[in-house]
Amino acid sequence: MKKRTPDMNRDWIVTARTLSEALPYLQRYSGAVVVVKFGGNAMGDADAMAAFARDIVLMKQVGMNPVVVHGGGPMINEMLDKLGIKSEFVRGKRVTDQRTVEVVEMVLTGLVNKRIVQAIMDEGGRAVGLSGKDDDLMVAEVDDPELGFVGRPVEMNVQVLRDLYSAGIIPVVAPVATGMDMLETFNVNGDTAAGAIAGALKADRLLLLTDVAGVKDASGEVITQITPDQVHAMIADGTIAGGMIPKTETALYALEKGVRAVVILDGRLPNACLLELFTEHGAGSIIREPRD
Ligand SMILES: Nc1ncnc2c1ncn2[C@@H]1O[C@H](COP(=O)(O)OP(=O)(O)O)[C@@H](O)[C@H]1O
Ligand SMILES: CC(=O)N[C@@H](CCC(=O)OP(=O)(O)O)C(=O)O
Repeated sequence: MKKRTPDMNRDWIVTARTLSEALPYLQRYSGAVVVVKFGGNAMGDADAMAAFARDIVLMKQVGMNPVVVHGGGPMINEMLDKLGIKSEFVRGKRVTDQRTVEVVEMVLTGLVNKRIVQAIMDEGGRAVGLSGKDDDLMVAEVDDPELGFVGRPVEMNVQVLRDLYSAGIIPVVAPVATGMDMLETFNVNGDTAAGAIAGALKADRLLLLTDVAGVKDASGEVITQITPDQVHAMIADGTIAGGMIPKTETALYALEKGVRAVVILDGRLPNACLLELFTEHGAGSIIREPRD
């Protein structure tokens, strides 16, 4: 029930203006395919999950086609700890043996994926969870033998995602892939999976939600606009390190595949996706080719 009071409260005037100012963005993104990578560190508590889900449902409601690809590194760590399995990362990717890949698949597809699907449904959206193994969505090869069962996507079959979003359903993808022989299971970094999916869909936007405000320079300041050449230089000189390496490498890959722009932004910020897509301000770091 709406509250109707004779005196107009200024907050509502601001809300109405914000909606009105969103019109050009709503028009620009109508029908747009937006791949959103939701990192484990960005998931935070139940409130953060609900806020994320609400943004995604709103995007769908206004005519966009969001595709969610998630991570879950901290949740995998917790389960590996409980099972007494040691784990380490090399250049931002988890060294994955046979036991570890089983835990990774269980946590990502069984726990994290279903939590996100539920959160979207709780906000009134329709969501279906799947992994890269479903309908051969993502077929991978060994990325680097030193990392074990870590996959590099080599073949993407994204028709299932088009079928889902065309039917009004939000796909939620866990970054687990099948091998070329259809026997092996590969652990794929969530950012890498999101980039491969965005590239294969030629998405209009790839949003990588993480736990920092964006890509930072050597003095710790967030750079709001970056070109691929700058990213290469920052990886080479070590300014971009750890988990930011697969993230920025993913951005470069997605741009090469025809994604128009990639944004790395703070998923803990309330309404991070809406801020980026529907306001003049934007959020985080946008990576794209320089404009003339
Ligand atoms: N230049 C940089 N700018 C921002 N973050 C960086 C940079 N270099 C390294 N990082 C690290 O990368 C992390 C993000 O990667 P990661 O922890 O894998 O995120 P997620 O779990 O969201 O995928 C940041 O928390 C930060 O510690
Ligand atoms: C190969 C590799 O590193 N896979 C990741 C998959 C999950 C992930 O990417 O989670 P975040 O997005 O939360 O970091 C892992 O095992 O942690």
